[in-house]
Amino acid sequence: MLSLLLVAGATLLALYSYNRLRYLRFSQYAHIPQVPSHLIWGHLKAFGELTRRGIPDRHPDEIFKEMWMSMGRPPLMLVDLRPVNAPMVLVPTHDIAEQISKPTQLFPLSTPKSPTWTHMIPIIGESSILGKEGADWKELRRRYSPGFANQHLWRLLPLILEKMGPFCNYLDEFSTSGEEFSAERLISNLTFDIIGAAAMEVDLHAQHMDRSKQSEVIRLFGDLVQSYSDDNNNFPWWIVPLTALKRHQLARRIDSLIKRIIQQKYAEVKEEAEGNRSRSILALSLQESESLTPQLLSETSDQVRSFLFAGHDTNTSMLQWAIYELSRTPRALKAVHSELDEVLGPDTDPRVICSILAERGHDLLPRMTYVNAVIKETLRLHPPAGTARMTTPGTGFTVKTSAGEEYLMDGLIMYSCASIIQRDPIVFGDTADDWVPERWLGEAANRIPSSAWRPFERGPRNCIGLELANIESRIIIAIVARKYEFIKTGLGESALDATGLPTLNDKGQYRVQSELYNTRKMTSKPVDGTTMKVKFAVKPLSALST
Ligand code: HEM
Repeated sequence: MLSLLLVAGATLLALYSYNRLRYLRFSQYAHIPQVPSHLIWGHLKAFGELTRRGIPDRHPDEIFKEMWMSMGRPPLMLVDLRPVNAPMVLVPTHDIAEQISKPTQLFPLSTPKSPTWTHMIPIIGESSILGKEGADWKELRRRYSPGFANQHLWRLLPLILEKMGPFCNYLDEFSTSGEEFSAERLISNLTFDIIGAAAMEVDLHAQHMDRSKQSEVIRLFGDLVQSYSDDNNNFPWWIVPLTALKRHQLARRIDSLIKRIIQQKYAEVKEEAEGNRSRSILALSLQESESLTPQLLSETSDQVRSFLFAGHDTNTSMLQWAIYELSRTPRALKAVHSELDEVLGPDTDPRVICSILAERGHDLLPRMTYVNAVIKETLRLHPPAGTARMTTPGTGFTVKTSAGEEYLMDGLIMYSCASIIQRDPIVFGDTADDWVPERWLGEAANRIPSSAWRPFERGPRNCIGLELANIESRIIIAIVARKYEFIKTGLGESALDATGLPTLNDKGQYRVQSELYNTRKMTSKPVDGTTMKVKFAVKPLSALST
């Protein structure tokens, strides 16, 4: 037993040293000459700070922000995360984030991704579009872009609307029973069903509350993603070997199920030939392929798994926050109601709205400007994801601050931190930390530099699913906002006055007993799964006098 422990200890030590050396081999970094010492959190101090301030409960972004503010808000901050990760530079301003994401002479397809994405390989596969570079990435983007283009997405509208039925049934049940529920679970199941339909035109039965009735893909995917929540810090495999093994096994099973679906869809596409009726993003990408080679099958499975993950996870988080912010901001809820009355008519029955949208969605959804502002503002204040880039030592990649200082970034993870960038008081003024959808309406919106809003990131590597996310979010808000009244419970719950009613603060939002905040479960998400109660809205707010 003792010798076994010794061998295990020696192996871990060797791996630790190897990893440490691997990062130290970023020669320019060894003494960090490119970043002045007053901008650096040395690794012991950085780990101490992250632990002291609340990892794993709180999202690292919040902690990085506090560390960055305690340094006096410098244009860059270096956090040394060796040996668990390479040293990381936090990018807190939109002008530097833009230098990283835009095409340059050195990198015409924008600065390469940092290898940090590889911890997601079990979920999205090695050849995922999220991690590919150069010509390989360009080819994948060319192949899949038509499926995500607006004119194709309108064809998917009926598939999306079909999934709203079970979602509203659950809300009806919870409204009747008064039971508390997790908005994350409900919305995540819905968005999973939607992306399953849009990506592959299959029913994943994600919305069954009884797990045994969900498809196997959903159950395995759920277990796989859960393994990342249990191990919040995304440690390297050599620190969590058993978790890594479990992920590997789950990934293989999901891959083989997805491959089976692709083979079936490929056969269908080829049978339909001329009068093609398949609408999914997958079907569209397969049309041009002469044969489904093992390589194409494997690559396609990786892309489909990437779409399943990226297509449901981030949108779920956004919708949780949007529903919560609306529930505590009567002014905004009233504006949403008025707009929906005007655009969709007075009937709030989800079935009626679905049939109106199925017929005229492409005309009506773009007219929902206030709902769009709600989505934009929610993504500004609570961005679910960001981007991390890295150039190898010797590349000579530099960024310039607004004061004209130039820093060499080679060998460092450049983390574009949307949750800091999008709350910059220089851009968003005194209300930078407040949820104010009106800032995105009319003239006021034109004064915001476009690079200061980047929840989908910018440049060639921006989110391919941006339009799909927008359509989906508008539909969901349009269907639930007038029919139901959501009430947060637990964290973020309203503080009630002596008469039992919520009271407004000076920002026009209900005062709360405690703040709701994000944690990290792969991406940013409300820490409590957004526990809520719901009831049928008694009378549309828009019908009430002010
Ligand atoms: C509110 C919803 C969403 C947000 C905030 C979001 C955000 C992002 C961000 C920040 C990136 C850049 C990641 C990086 O640089 O590493 C990205 C890329 C990507 N997203 Fe989204 N996303 C959303 C919805 C979707 C949807 C619905 C899909 C549909 C499949 C999707 C698929 C992708 C893919 C495939 C990429 C990689 C694109 C490439 O590298 O060419 N996303 N997304």
